[in-house]
Amino acid sequence: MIVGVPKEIKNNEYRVGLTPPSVRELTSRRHRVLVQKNAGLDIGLPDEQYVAAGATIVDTAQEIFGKADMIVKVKEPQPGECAMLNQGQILYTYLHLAPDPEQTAALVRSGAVCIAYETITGAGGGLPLLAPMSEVAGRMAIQAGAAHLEKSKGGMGLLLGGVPGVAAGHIVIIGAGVVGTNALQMAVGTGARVTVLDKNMDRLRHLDLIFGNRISTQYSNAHAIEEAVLSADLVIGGVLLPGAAAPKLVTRAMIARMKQGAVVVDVAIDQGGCFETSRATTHADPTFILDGVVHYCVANMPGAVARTSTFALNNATIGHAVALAEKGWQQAMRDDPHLRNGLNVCQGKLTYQAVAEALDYAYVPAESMLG
Ligand SMILES: NC(=O)C1=CN([C@@H]2O[C@H](COP(=O)(O)OP(=O)(O)OC[C@H]3O[C@@H](n4cnc5c(N)ncnc54)[C@H](O)[C@@H]3O)[C@@H](O)[C@H]2O)C=CC1
Ligand SMILES: CC(=O)C(=O)O
Ligand SMILES: [Mg+2]
Repeated sequence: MIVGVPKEIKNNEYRVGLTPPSVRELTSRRHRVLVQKNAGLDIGLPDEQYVAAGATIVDTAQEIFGKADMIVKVKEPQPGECAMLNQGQILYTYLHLAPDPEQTAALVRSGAVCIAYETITGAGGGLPLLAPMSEVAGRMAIQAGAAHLEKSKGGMGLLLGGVPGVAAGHIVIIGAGVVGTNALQMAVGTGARVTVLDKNMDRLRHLDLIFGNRISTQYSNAHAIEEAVLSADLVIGGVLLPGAAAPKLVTRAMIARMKQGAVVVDVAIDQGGCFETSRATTHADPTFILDGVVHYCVANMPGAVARTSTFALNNATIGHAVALAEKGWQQAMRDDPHLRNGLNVCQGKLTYQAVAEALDYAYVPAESMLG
């Protein structure tokens, strides 16, 4: 199979779909890998390392999309990339389709086989191709929040941990999954007071066992969210209903009643966001202020620490990439129901139920596409 790795083009996105060690996993099995010139240069992965791993360097994304059987990326394809996809070509990347009708329509039109990292499940449960980026984004969320509480960034001028004689701040984390747990680890380290909310009692029990009375856990409902958010200095949104649009748990009315200069970090923005007031921002212009509350809603947070993120992502993606190259997508998905759960759009059909429901497409089960 010919595998193609274009350079990422989303704002400030320096991650790359395959590292040189991942390329070697494919070339050593006699697959051809085309990597766009300078795809990894900015994170210390120059073309020479790719050539040493057996890749061929090509000048343009057009050439890669024109020749490859499978495109391996990081972020959802941008409109120009969607236009270059071909009938039957495999696209293996993050997609986040439920809040994105334009991208979904473009992928349907392309006739490509579009596999979303974020809905591939794991034998042990969870979402193993989302988890490493959620670890990164969860940890970054506290850093980003702390920085934006500074006056020069629009915040109220608060040091989260306080100092002797001055009270610490209050961090509220909504969603106690991978983002929430990693945010919690960092939040506890700041010395702030920390509250975490989830609907899943097992997650709250688990965190209570680890962090004891250093944190407060709260069952998530509208009342508890409102109470927590109104007393918060920093709120992290890390909820997920896999594949679906994020529920709007923090309403505009709640935001309007928050402290002036408080900060919200909506990590769930890639699924549409869990604050009613959120809209996606970029690393170049990461925040906006609404009702006196600083909103940080960057949809590709791990792109800022792209070297760490690229290696962490490749650890999780390369296994299925090899299976897809070795067996073709149909056989690989017949053999592995977890990979099959990643199939979102296939040759013009919507094959992921939550996306089909969110965007009003007819749902066609992935199984029926496997011949
Ligand atoms: N902005 C960015 O750069 C990045 C965004 N993300 C996004 O962060 C989000 C969270 O991802 P993970 O932590 O990996 O998901 P996860 O599945 O590990 O955790 C989600 C948690 O949300 C909880 N939840 C669902 N409904 C809830 C409700 N009504 N109230 C409170 N909690 C609720 C679930 O019980 C679960 O514990 C996803 O949308 C993911 O795509 C992840 C990485 C990077
Ligand atoms: C998961 C995701 O959206 C990211 O890593 O950018
Ligand atoms: Mg206000």
